[in-house]
Amino acid sequence: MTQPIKYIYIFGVCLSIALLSPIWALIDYPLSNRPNKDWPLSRCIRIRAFRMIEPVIPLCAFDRDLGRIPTELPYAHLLKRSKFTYIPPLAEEYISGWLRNLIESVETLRIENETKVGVINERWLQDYTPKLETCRPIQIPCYVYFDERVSPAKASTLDLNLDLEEDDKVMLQFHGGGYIVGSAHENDVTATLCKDFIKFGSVKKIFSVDYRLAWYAPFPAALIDAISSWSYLVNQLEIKPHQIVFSGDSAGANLALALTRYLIENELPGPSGLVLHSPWSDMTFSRRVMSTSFTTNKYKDILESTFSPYAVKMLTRYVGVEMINSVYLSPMSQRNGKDVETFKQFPSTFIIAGECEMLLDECVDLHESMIRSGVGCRLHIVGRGVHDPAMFSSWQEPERSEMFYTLARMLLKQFAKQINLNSIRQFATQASLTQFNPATLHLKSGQSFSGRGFGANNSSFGETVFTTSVTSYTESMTDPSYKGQLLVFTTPLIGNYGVPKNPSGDQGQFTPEMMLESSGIQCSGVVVADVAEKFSHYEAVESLHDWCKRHNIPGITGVDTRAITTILRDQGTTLGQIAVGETHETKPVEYFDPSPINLIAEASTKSPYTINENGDVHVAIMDFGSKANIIRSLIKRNAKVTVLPWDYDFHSNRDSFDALFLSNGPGDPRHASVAVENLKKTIQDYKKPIFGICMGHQLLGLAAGLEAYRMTFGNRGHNQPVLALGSSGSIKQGRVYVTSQNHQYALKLEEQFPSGWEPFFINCNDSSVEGIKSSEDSGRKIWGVQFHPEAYGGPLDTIEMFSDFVNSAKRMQNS
Ligand SMILES: NC(=O)CC[C@H](N)C(=O)O
Repeated sequence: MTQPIKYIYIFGVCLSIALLSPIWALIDYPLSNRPNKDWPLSRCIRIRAFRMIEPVIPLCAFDRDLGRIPTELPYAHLLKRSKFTYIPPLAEEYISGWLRNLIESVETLRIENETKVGVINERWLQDYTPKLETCRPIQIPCYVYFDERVSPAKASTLDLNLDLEEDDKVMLQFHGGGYIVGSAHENDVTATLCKDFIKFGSVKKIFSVDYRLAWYAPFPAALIDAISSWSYLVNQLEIKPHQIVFSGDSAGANLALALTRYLIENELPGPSGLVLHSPWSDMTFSRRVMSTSFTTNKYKDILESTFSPYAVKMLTRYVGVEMINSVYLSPMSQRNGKDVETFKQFPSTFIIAGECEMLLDECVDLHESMIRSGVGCRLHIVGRGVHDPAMFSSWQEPERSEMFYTLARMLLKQFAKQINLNSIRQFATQASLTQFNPATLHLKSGQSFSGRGFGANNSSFGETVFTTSVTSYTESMTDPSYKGQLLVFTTPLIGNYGVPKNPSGDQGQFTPEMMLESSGIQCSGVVVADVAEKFSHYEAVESLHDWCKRHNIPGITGVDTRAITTILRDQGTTLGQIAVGETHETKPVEYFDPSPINLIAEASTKSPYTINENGDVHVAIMDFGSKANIIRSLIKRNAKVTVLPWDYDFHSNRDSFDALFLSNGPGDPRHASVAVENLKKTIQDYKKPIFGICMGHQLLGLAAGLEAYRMTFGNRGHNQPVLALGSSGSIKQGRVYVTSQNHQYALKLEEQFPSGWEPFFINCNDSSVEGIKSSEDSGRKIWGVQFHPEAYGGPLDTIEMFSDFVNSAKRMQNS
């Protein structure tokens, strides 16, 4: 097609859209005529117009002259949100044997074809005689997107001034466009993804690269450019691989998958995550049959059905059918069968797909295949969304922003723990329950429940208690307050996300690397309706079964936890035994009772130790069996924390500290009379802040002159509502906060509180005391709460109480 005809053609299409729009508006006006009844009329028209304009896009694309020298910035005057740089050609050492052979054979074919009229000239691209058809490594343009608020980009410079800190993350993005259209330049429609996502703040910079499109050079040119980009980030900019996430939309996602595969196959350090927006993963179109999303979403999607086949033809014009079928271009081709290891060793992956797109089934299958390969993979379907929902803008709201938000949150979470997935997978295992022995849960009240044992193959006694928490079995089981208890989960299934690595310091002490609530399992046993045989989570290193076995803790599965809970609610917490082995059906004659034991002394640290030496204020923690997240919550607010044994004489040493914290802990608070006596002296005249949680709150109450009692079945779960009876710091009187709890004892609600004290919170379900505080006129700053503001697991409604405490200590320090 010659130039004038091309422009007449483009003009004709635009004119038709203008003329057709009112007609489309009439057709789509009745809801019943719209491709999707949820769509507003404007969206219907937009999508019709886009489908019509799609074949024209290749004719309008930027003419990207890849031969420019680095000092000339293409379209630099248009750049407002990004900086421009060149990525140097890939070093030979990174080109593996098969890739080198492929490049060679493509080169030979290209030269042979040069004189003939190739496929490239078949359609409207005739006048785009490729200037650079080679697949060999070349220099390519790259645009670096910044968050404007942080660093206004100055396009006129090549100095990137990355300003990256150790923990900052970057994204390497490959734009969409079927390998035949699109550009990384910020004025291109595909660049909306970079411009909008960077605002969510989970990555510091996005590098979007102008890999060679198929009309410049066919496959594997794009893959070579992708490897060059990776090498540029890792070798030239010295960004650590774990700081990098690969991302791509549509064909760009195909490229991101191919690049990741290449790095894995060649044992090169890959990224810490993959983000795939509507990934194109099957160039054989093996799902293009009746009753798949290809047909059901045909008129809802923006993809026009001749676009992709044409793109495949262009991309593979020299490499042939074999390459189209390969796992590099078509990992999800149904012709390749269902290989369980297609994505072995791939990093955590986040897939985004539009509900109304033709590639929906392909994306769903990709997600499934990744899970089968053991990849931590998540699929997010954008409601009412079309293909590549991230690419288009406002008319896809609010679903599009929700998707970006979820994605940013997920990336932040993943980045929080920099883990080497490969090293973790090496010792990841799966529980195999078939070998498990019969086991029985006996209750002292006479009832028995038979099921199968898992974990340690030995029997265990304890107080049988139930928790209503739905998630966080790992955190609950490592909470020292569960010492001496058989923990019944009312949620039907646990174990499904395995158990993470959990490093701890000497003698199991807290270290900032600790993932769970203490160094090991604290409860005496677990009771569950159904323990998961397989687990899947990017941080998991072992199954619940293996973990319990390693810690010598038995579990029982396959019992009716609803019935057990009903019994415990009726008659109260009851002594029990998980019995395994030959005599598991024989009821014990005597039940071991942990309640007379001072479990606090067992759970507490044996000697003082300090964390975060350079913190702003020095907080002493009386350790009655502290959850790790209490210490984390204080360190996060930059407190220096000294953990002290439960019977430490704080009163005599109080001047060394800026504040006193009283931790949670197991068992009956009345065993800790030494601590109560010490506290009585301190609360007399101590003007600095004191904060107690759960056991800490109970001991404060006892020291203040209140009484403690044993509840029928206690409160254990992550959904306990408490009403604030007074205001203090972040807590506002009259508000209800949902809290995490784990306790059997409580303070008695007195008509008259001892002088200088007042109730702070009350439980909305059972009216038990949930908090006390020193009265305003007492001149002291003392708070105690029965619930766990630090959560883990549980809601963070009251987490700011830690800021109140630390800030108050800072103020006292300065006054
Ligand atoms: N979480 C805790 O600190 C529990 C306190 C005490 N052991 C109780 O059961 O009430």
